[in-house]
Amino acid sequence: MKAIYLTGFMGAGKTTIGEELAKQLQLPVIDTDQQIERNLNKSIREIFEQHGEQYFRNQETRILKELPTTDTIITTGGGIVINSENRDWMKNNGQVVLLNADLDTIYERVHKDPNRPIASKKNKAELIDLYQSRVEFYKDCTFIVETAHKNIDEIVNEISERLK
Ligand SMILES: Nc1ncnc2c1ncn2[C@@H]1O[C@H](COP(=O)(O)OP(=O)(O)OP(=O)(O)O)[C@@H](O)[C@H]1O
Ligand SMILES: O=C(O)C1=C[C@@H](O)[C@@H](O)[C@H](O)C1
Ligand SMILES: [Mg+2]
Repeated sequence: MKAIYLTGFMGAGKTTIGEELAKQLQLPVIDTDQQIERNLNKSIREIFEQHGEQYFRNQETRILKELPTTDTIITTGGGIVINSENRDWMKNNGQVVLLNADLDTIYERVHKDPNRPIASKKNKAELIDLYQSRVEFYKDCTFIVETAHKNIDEIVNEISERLK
């Protein structure tokens, strides 16, 4: 089976859902943010503070291309879709599942988390602007699953039913 890439805005639930989907499908799961943190032995917040966003984005693309492209679930960072090279890689190597949630839900899930440097510096209006600037890129996917007001099991079941 080709890789399953979970994409979506910060807080859509990619990491959380990916872990449960991996259990249900009995596949390994790799999270690009966690992989970058492990490689550099630094938190996302430290990477942004010490090296800046562009350095993080370069790492993100490098990691994406190093990861297996079969029989693996890959949960991505919320900004991975900004780069067309990343979008093309995911489309060419797997199924891209967009996790989507309304922005009130997203804001409640992420605004207090210091390890999302992009979200923690923004108020709700700014977060909405960022979402709008990316929304076209997120839509470039195999299918979309809503994650707001649903529990994890419901979401995981829906994804596994829709995977080809
Ligand atoms: N279906 C859900 N219902 C309620 N809370 C959820 C749900 N899915 C995720 N959460 C919570 O929302 C927060 C964000 O989830 P998660 O870290 O999985 O998002 P993410 O999409 O991986 O974000 P990022 O792009 O920043 O990595 C976590 O606190 C998680 O427990
Ligand atoms: O949406 C984003 O730009 C980000 C999302 C997170 O997953 C991390 O990759 C990082 O905090 C940046
Ligand atoms: Mg995540």
